[in-house]
Amino acid sequence: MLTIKEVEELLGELKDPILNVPLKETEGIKEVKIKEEKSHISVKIAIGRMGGQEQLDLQTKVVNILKENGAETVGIRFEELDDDLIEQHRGSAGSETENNISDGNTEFIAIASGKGGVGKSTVSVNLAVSLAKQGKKVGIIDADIYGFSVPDMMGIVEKPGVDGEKIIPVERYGVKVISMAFFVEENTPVIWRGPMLGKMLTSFFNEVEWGELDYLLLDLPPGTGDIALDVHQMLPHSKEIIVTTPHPTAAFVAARAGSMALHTKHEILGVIENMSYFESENTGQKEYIFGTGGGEKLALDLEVPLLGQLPLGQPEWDQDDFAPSIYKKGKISEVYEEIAERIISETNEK
Ligand SMILES: Nc1ncnc2c1ncn2[C@@H]1O[C@H](COP(=O)(O)OP(=O)(O)OP(=O)(O)O)[C@@H](O)[C@H]1O
Repeated sequence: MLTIKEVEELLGELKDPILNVPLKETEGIKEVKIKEEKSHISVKIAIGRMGGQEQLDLQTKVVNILKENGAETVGIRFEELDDDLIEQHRGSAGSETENNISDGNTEFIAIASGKGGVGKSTVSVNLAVSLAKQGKKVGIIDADIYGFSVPDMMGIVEKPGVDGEKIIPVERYGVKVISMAFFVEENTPVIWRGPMLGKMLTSFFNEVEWGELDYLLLDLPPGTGDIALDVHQMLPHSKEIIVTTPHPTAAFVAARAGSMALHTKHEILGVIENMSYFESENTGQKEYIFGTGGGEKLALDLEVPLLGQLPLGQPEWDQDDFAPSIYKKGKISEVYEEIAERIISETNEK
């Protein structure tokens, strides 16, 4: 029969399914009890997050290992690791992911919103293009797994290439793009859940040949529901930008996205207010169609800067270079460039 130390050693090699770090490093094996006469071993294991297929898979592995080594019956209890341990090891799992992306200097920036339709995807793609215009190496992951729109917004019609085991992202306006849209047939709805979602995101990080990147932007699912929370938790350590419209109620809802970012230990870089006003081309007069003050209030509440206010307006694109949501000239593209400059200086300072 195994000793307590042997059980700890055997199980210590298994990886925490959320943090991807061996249990011996996360101090995840909390307790081992052995009843010699009944060949029974019971263990208490702490992992990054409870529930889901990942926990069931780990449970099966633990039972199999212990039974292969002489236990007749096995008891397992799970609990969640302490926040500070999760934080500590999320960092190391994150750097493992980053290594697959570049030399480890990539800044991850997730773009979130409290609800749909506020322009989160529009802001993500335009910020990516503006950062690339400033000479940065930029990638974007359309992590809005169920409502992907990035390729369409950027006018991408081709699919990514494949090189051996690696996926080559599509490049447009100097930005490397990967999206769920590339992997589903003809805009069909995606009904993948929990574990599949995780596998998809992980492969977006690990199986894509990103090369060297300064910034990897992630267009998150809107809102603060389960899917958004799942994606937040699966992300490597990233900074976050919250997009809102100027109406105080929209900002109130967006504050929840801010709380979610903080809850998942993502530092908030700032707030972007979209659809802030309409400016008449004829008179130059500004009309605050959706109210005022939302972005400012949200930034104050979250104690972060208001990175910029984007007016209403459609991009002017030409038929030869179709990209329905990319602002290439005019007032809005200027605001995007200012925000990109600001992001570069904020992220360089830290
Ligand atoms: N500043 C703007 N002026 C005019 N239209 C805008 C502006 N920003 C975004 N839009 C339009 O608003 C609609 C919603 O934008 P977008 O899809 O980017 O929002 P979203 O927050 O990502 O939504 P969801 O997450 O629900 O997909 C789009 O039709 C987009 O073209």
